[in-house]
Amino acid sequence: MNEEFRSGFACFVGRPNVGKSTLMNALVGTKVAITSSKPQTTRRTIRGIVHRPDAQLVIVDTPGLHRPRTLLGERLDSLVLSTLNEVDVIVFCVPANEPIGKGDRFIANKLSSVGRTPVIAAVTKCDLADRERIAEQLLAVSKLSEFAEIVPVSAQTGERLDVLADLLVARLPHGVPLYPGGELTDEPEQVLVAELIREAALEGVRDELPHSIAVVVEEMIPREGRDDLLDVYANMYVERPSQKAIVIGRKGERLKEVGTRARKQIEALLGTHVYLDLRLKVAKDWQRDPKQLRRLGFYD
Ligand SMILES: Nc1nc2c(ncn2[C@@H]2O[C@H](COP(=O)(O)OP(=O)(O)OP(=O)(O)O)[C@@H](O)[C@H]2O)c(=O)[nH]1
Repeated sequence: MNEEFRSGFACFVGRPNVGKSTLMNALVGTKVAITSSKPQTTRRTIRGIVHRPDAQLVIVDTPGLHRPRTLLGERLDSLVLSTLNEVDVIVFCVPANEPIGKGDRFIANKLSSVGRTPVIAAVTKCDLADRERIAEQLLAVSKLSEFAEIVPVSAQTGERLDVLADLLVARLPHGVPLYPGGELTDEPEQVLVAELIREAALEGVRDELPHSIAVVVEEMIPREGRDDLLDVYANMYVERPSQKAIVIGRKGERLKEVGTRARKQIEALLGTHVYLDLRLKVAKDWQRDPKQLRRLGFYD
């Protein structure tokens, strides 16, 4: 693993029309990776992924966050708040060309109660304002709340998007790419979830089982009658019984830890409670068996 690599999640907030979508898309750039994920199964959609040699930034959408009525209502939905708590960094967007209003103030206040997640303020649409106006806006934003950084950008011209990306990446934890393959497939969530489980299983035993663990998520379905719980059924494969023993650990404790760790990560990714049904199986020498490789999702 590259020790310097960072990966994690960002969420963009701001009142309607401030340029959030345009900014997210511009950051994701040509590798736009809007998922075809099924909204009924998850609370959170992946908006796009910023791929860099040193980092992978997953931009997530939070349902409800973009609905002005929810956001500007009496209170922020607790789900939205908990989601904001789970991401690694929040981007608060304010346009350069409009005075700061009640809506901006409301959101800034809410964000200051979010807790530990750092908030970076982006002054958007800077191509629509002159230098003096931008300077005034930066000052006004700095008085709104305590932000980790404030950066003027233009999604239109691309100005300082690299600076914003660097600032966001700097707030991500060290880790492997959350989405290893680059582009998203038609089942991005399943693949991503499998990768999170694999990572959790490898932790601590990477040297012993470097490439011997494969994970396939068979099914992700919402629990009947509950809209806040997702059942995830996954199989984890090792190549030999001796490896199975390593993964299980003493009295099954390792496997239990792996399940807990993976579940937390999946919950953070999907924004919903998760019940993880994880089965450990031996697929004899799967790395050398083309049929098994295909079954495990490795295509030629
Ligand atoms: N000139 C200029 N226009 C921009 C820029 N970014 C966004 N816009 C325009 O501003 C309008 C709103 O942009 P969106 O990205 O849809 O804003 P949003 O915050 O996602 O809006 P909601 O989805 O309503 O929350 C669109 O007409 C964009 O074309 C920019 O950097 N420069």
